[in-house]
Amino acid sequence: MQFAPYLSSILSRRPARCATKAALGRRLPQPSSLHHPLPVIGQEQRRLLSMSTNSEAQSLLPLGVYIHYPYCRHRCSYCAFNVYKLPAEPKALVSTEPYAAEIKHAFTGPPLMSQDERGLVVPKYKVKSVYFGGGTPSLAPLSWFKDCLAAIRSHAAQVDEDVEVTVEANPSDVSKEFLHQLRDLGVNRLSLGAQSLDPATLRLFERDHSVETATRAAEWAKEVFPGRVSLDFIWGRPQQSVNQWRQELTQVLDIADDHLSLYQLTFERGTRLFRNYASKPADMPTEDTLAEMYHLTIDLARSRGFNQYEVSSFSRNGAVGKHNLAYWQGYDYLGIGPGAHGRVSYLNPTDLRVRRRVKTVCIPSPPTWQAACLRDGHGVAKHTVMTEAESVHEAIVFGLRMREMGVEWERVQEVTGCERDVREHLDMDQVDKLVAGGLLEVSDERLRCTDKGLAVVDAILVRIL
Ligand SMILES: C[S@@+](CC[C@H](N)C(=O)[O-])C[C@H]1O[C@@H](n2cnc3c(N)ncnc32)[C@H](O)[C@@H]1O
Ligand SMILES: C[S@@+](CC[C@H](N)C(=O)[O-])C[C@H]1O[C@@H](n2cnc3c(N)ncnc32)[C@H](O)[C@@H]1O
Ligand code: SF4
Repeated sequence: MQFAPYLSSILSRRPARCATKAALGRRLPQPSSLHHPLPVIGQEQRRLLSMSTNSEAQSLLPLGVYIHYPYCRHRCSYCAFNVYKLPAEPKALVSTEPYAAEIKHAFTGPPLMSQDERGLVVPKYKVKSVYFGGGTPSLAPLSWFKDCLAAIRSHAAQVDEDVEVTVEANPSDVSKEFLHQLRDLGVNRLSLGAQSLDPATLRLFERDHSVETATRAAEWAKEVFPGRVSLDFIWGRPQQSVNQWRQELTQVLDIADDHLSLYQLTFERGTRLFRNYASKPADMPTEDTLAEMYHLTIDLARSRGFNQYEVSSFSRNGAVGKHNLAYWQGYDYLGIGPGAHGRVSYLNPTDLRVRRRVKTVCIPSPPTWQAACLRDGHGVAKHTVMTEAESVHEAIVFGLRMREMGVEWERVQEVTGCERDVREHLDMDQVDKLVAGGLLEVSDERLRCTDKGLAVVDAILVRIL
């Protein structure tokens, strides 16, 4: 299948995959020079800001909290996440103490700042979402979820009354009793890693569950968290045909609740799948086959009421994942646990409108991270103050993944604290060309990809940043 053939030599046709991992791992190019006359925007926002007092500006910032559980029973053949084989005695290794210490430190500071930024303060936050991800958090003891949530409640300035609390679960850990126990602790959303409904693919992926186990787990999850269950699937595996994916996706849609994450397989270097197939290019789906699968995914999901709100994320009945959405909109999130990353803002106490965005990355090794938390109160290995250009670029990388919302100029201004018009950080000549080519849409409110553009979003970003 061909689309945008006149651009195909310039733009890679591979759709972007498993959301933030790809986006965060990349070094963003520096902004190109400004070629575009700037429309006058942001005046209303500036007027409001100049009227607002410090106490108004101090109102609570929205926040997501990501908590990483680093163990799995077995590493799946495709997975390159920061995970380790489950030790014989898991309970001994996942004590809540280091997690509670790191949560406390993140909320109450002091900020992890170099000499230049001393004097900045940690904002007051309202927690909008908590995400227990991994690894396989469904292997953790119930007390771990309970104590992490208690630590958030006791140290955050406020927890939203509609807070979304998600747990990632592996189908083989799911029982009705476990789901009820999670719900009783305040969990209200479940993300189930089903991955495939084809037995041979589950074997290829080295999953430890069958199709039946995944289907049953999805049924139980829908009973306990109606309308709040997300299922993860991966397409684009070796030797998969478009027809096979059509059949499988039809079954997926039959068992789905209201949220699906449909990821194109990323061949991660260092994984067994990569090693096994690196020398067999003939077994890999071609770019055209992948493009066809991508469009089939959108069309079939749409025919069953699902809206593609992000490259790999589909929802119906308003079941958008708040936590994921907050990353893409550029809001702050804490990264708690081994290898977790976060984005936080530090504020100037004499002018709370001024903020610096900071990247944090925790120590990946669980025992080293744990020892650091117990010693220093946190296991952050690296914290980097982002330049204005970096934070605007990142907000655009994330924002463009959202089909309808796209990059909202004012929101980017708000979350990055950018003092100039954010469009000054983009090559607007390139934007105009891509608009003319039917890949982007631009208005005074936003920049967004068309359907055609979303399929090549990574290549568009290289052109406009
Ligand atoms: C890190 S896993 C955690 C979920 C849970 N451990 C499980 O596997 O059921 C989160 C999701 O990332 C996706 N994922 C991981 N590696 C991937 C890859 N190489 N390509 C595409 N998706 C991937 C899978 O769909 C997986 O469910
Ligand atoms: C792989 S996605 C799966 C989303 C899932 N299908 C859902 O809708 O709930 C898991 C979420 O955890 C976040 N995440 C994964 N690893 C992370 C890490 N090391 N640090 C911070 N956030 C992480 C991702 O950005 C994303 O928001
Ligand atoms: S169970 Fe999930 S996190 Fe663990 S290796 Fe498999 S895909 Fe990765």
